[in-house]
Amino acid sequence: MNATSAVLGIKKIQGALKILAALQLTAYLWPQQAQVQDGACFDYIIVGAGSAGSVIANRLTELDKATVLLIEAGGDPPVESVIPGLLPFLKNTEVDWNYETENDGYSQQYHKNYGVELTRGKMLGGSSSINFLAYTRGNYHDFNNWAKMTGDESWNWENVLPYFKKSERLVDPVMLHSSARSFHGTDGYLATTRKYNEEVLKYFEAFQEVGNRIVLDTNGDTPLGITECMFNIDNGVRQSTAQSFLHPIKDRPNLFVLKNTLVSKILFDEDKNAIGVEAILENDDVVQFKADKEVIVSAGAINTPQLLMLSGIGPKEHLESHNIPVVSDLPVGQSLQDHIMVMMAHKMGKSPPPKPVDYSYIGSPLMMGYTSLNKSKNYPDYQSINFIMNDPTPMLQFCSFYFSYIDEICQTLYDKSIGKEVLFSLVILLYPESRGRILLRSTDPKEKPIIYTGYYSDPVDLERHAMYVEDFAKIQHTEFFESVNAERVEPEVCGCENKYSTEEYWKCYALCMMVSGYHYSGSAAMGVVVDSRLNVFGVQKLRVADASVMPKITGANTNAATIMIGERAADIIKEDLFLRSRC
Ligand SMILES: Cc1cc2nc3c(=O)[nH]c(=O)nc-3n(C[C@H](O)[C@H](O)[C@H](O)COP(=O)(O)OP(=O)(O)OC[C@H]3O[C@@H](n4cnc5c(N)ncnc54)[C@H](O)[C@@H]3O)c2cc1C
Repeated sequence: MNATSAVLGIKKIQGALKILAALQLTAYLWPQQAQVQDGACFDYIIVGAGSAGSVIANRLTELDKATVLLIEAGGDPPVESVIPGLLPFLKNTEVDWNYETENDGYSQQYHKNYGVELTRGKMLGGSSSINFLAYTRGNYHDFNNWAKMTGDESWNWENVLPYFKKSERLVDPVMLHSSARSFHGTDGYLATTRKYNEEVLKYFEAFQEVGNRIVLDTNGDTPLGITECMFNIDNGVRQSTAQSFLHPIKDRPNLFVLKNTLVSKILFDEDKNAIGVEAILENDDVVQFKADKEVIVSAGAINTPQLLMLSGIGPKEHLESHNIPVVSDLPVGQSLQDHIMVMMAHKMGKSPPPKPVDYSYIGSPLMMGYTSLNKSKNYPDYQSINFIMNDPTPMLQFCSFYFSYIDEICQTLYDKSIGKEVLFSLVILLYPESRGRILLRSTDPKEKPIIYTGYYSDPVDLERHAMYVEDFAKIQHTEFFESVNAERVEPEVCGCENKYSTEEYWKCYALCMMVSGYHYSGSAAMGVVVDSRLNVFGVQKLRVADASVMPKITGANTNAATIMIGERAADIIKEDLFLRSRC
């Protein structure tokens, strides 16, 4: 197989799935389109039904006297979102915002078009409907740091843990009967589970040999070690926030969900109170809706800054360059963060006989590792996501289609691994110092913003990442790897080969094989753009609640922490409502 035909194969299946979409097989799962008039008034308007927005809509409609309008730019999740094993087919479709980063002339040079394709969900559930389903929270250090950065202890680990538990419904029987149980919730909306795979055991031994502990759960008090990943899957169904938080309440009479509607501006009165939003309906009609109490922006770390800036909240000079009247001069979009991943492949022993694909899961067994180079430190420096692929075809598809590396890289990795089992790994820099930026391309709300990722713009990031990749590569010298003559597969086109095994080599390798971790965050951070109760500085009755408010990216995938932010936001809003009522 070659890289071009691997991509074409995926596109053909996407074509077939598009035809299937006309049958609207999943429509019964989702809230129906609200029938609302231009000018209608609600207590709360939430912009974006993603990981955070869907949670907030659920929790605010628990107040049966409050009316909530939830506005989502996309529509219903299709069947390939609902069935976990079909996730590769979601990219580059109409449920993906299809963002691309700018060419910075330095990173991303081994990607088609010299930029990373930043996949993001545009449908109910947002990116939780398109993501890789891993349930990982981050560790005590992350949230204690948030508390320090915001000066608000309510964001420390001890105080956010109850919110992680509140959202969760753990269904895995092994964990339910283990000491890890006390760190998990069992009566929340979001199902979490895991699948136990025999194949991982020999790899676990290898990870242990290079200094990692084998642990049951990294989401509680043991943030380091290698584990079988937890997933947001229940009975073969993706637990997006659309599935877990909107589906069960889809008929609540005080919930109004407007789909395929793009919010284009937040409206303010002369005292800078947010009083509603302007939105563009599917038929291009422009309408306005009023919010009696608050507007909550949960449009994600790329669209939230875009919408704030279109509404006059952002860096003064940038807004003025687009003739946008300034409502509040704030560094919106200026400290975008993301995890950077470096891809690595090891070819192992002979391919085992092919197995039928289990679409109720994510395809291949997955081991998640959290490692610290400093063994006295109890939180990780890097994460590794490791898939056991029983032949190299899925690696070719991921490499060429999903991560869009240039064909020469993917083809080399594939050709060298034919006939072999592959350990396909992503080594992740968890705490980048580099920052990116989101800027308006124009004042047209439908035009994609400019995204500078800033990857490796702080040289310390490349130095650290190179060390972590080198540390990870030690696995090749373990007993199991040597017993099957395992070899790391060299992509050969990065120009690093003549520096083999030096510090320079690993920097060169990381720069060549890097890709986005899809964990954009921090673009409207607490302490900078919003206060620790998520109110936007300089205006009233406007909050942001999504991954944008993270003051520092968590040391893990970001979905669970964003859902926690949604849970906290809803409680903060309710507390403020009751305080006001007492006056
Ligand atoms: C490909 C991919 C894989 C990932 N894998 C994992 C993983 O395995 N585990 C994990 O923990 N995390 C993962 N993540 C990250 C995680 O999914 C995100 O951090 C999280 O979903 C972000 O939530 P959010 O609420 O900030 O934004 P989103 O969930 O993206 O929600 C924003 C919503 O707002 C809507 N919207 C935007 N602008 C407007 C507008 N102007 N008007 C109306 N609606 C609007 C969007 O369509 C979207 O539905 C992944 C992300 C991606 C993209």
